[in-house]
Amino acid sequence: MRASLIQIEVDPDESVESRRVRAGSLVREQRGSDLVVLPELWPVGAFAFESFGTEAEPLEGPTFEAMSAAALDAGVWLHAGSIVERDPDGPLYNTSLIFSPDGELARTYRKIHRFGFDKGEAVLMSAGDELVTLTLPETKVGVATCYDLRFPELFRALVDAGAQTLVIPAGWPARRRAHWSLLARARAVENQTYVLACGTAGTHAGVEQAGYSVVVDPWGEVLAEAGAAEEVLTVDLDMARVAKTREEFPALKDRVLGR
Ligand SMILES: O=C([O-])CC(=O)C(=O)O
Repeated sequence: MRASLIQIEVDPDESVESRRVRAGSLVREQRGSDLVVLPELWPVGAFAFESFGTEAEPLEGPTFEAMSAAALDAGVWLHAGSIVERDPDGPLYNTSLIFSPDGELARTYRKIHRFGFDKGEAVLMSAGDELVTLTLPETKVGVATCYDLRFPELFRALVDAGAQTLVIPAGWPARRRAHWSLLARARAVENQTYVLACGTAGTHAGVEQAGYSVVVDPWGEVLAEAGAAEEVLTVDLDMARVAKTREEFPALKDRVLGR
């Protein structure tokens, strides 16, 4: 399975509309990949809290339209990262959109763990409460978003639901890049899954983004890692490695708690 992670730059001097067009072109360039991933809140920026209200979109808004068309044109499964979704009843959610190669919406995922403690996303957004997996031709995917990465119980629940590949769009800040890289590998090792973790590049709202998107195999080896700037990572994944790793080193079978 070929996967491409688009570590797009979120530049506050670029309009959201221009970035949407650019993201669409970047997705179309990945024709030949099976799965393409964009990061968290790339239209507006994960730390641009003051724009969340003004840039919020209905689920089937402009980002949905642009990404559905791009998935169809490229003929790829597209995890289009997340948008600020305005629910018809009013609340905002950090909602991921996943499209099939025919441009149809296959899944949505509302971020469960909201970042910011007593400010930012934690107060502006509502929390999702649903685990999301998706069966692709080659693998079963479990999804999570950014701060979710710090909560191993979510990933264990996704693995119990059959996930073999964890896809994690993020807008992780550079200040905590060491945590990002460590946690992405930890999630792969402890769950014996592939991890595709796709962050943003650039600086917005005064927050430098980490970049360093990474693809980790089920043994915890880093297969590909981006730098800090905008970049597309393309990796070929041998999906048999998940079952093989779990057979050869069956630690998941030795769980005592939480089964
Ligand atoms: O922004 C987020 O969701 C995550 C984040 O900064 C962190 O966990 O350090």
